[in-house]
Amino acid sequence: MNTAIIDLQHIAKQFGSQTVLKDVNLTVNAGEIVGLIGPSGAGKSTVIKVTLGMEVANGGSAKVFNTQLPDRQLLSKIGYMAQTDALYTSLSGRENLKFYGQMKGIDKQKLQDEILHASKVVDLTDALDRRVAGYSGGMMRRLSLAIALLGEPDLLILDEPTVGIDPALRRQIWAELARVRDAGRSILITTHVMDEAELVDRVALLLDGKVMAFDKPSVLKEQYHVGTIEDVFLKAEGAE
Ligand SMILES: Nc1ncnc2c1ncn2[C@@H]1O[C@H](COP(=O)(O)OP(=O)(O)OP(=O)(O)O)[C@@H](O)[C@H]1O
Repeated sequence: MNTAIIDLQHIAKQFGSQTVLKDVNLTVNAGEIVGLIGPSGAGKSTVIKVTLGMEVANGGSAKVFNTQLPDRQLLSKIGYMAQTDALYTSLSGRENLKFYGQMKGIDKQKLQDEILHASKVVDLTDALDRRVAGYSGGMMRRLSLAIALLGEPDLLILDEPTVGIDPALRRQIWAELARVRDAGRSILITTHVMDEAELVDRVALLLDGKVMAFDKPSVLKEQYHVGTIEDVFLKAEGAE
């Protein structure tokens, strides 16, 4: 039996008079990478915020680690990377990593090892002692991702983690995500890069406030009689 680490059932969310999510069903199992794709404004970040308990749904049930949301204690078990970076720009990259690592309660020696590992994954080792104020946008994204990886959380929630990141490094980051998955941990990731949607275990297509399709990339391509997830996306969007 699969263990649902994230379990969203019939989630509805309105902002004032605007209905963003109508009926969202989404699960992420242990040892699985789930990709969430959809047009800009479809509500992907809103799904993520509901999953983190940062937004409260107007209807339906949202559970993470079998606990009904919102639940503040759950946040410490989740590595979250938001679309906007929450970094201390007057500090160095290393100081940011130290600060967030300590907040996560990682012990000193382990934290040093983890900082080395995470900064290697995102290729920031040489820039670690520079002030973040002098980083490029892509470097800031990479630092945010390194922070999310700290503490080996059982669940990673990544909102567009590879925006502004070069293809070679993107590949390296995906190799790390695959390692995390193979260690039995779970990942929910949003992306605009359709090539990346080919790399996940299951992909959920968010359209018109609902998850319109949710399956392995290979199964979706077969269902829609197309060769790429990008074409699945275009066909589903066109049919709406
Ligand atoms: N706190 C909020 N208050 C009011 N409206 C909001 C709020 N958060 C999101 N929205 C609206 O909800 C809709 C969905 O936004 P969301 O950021 O979830 O979409 P998205 O799919 O992540 O978009 P993108 O791909 O462009 O990042 C948008 O119309 C947005 O303006």
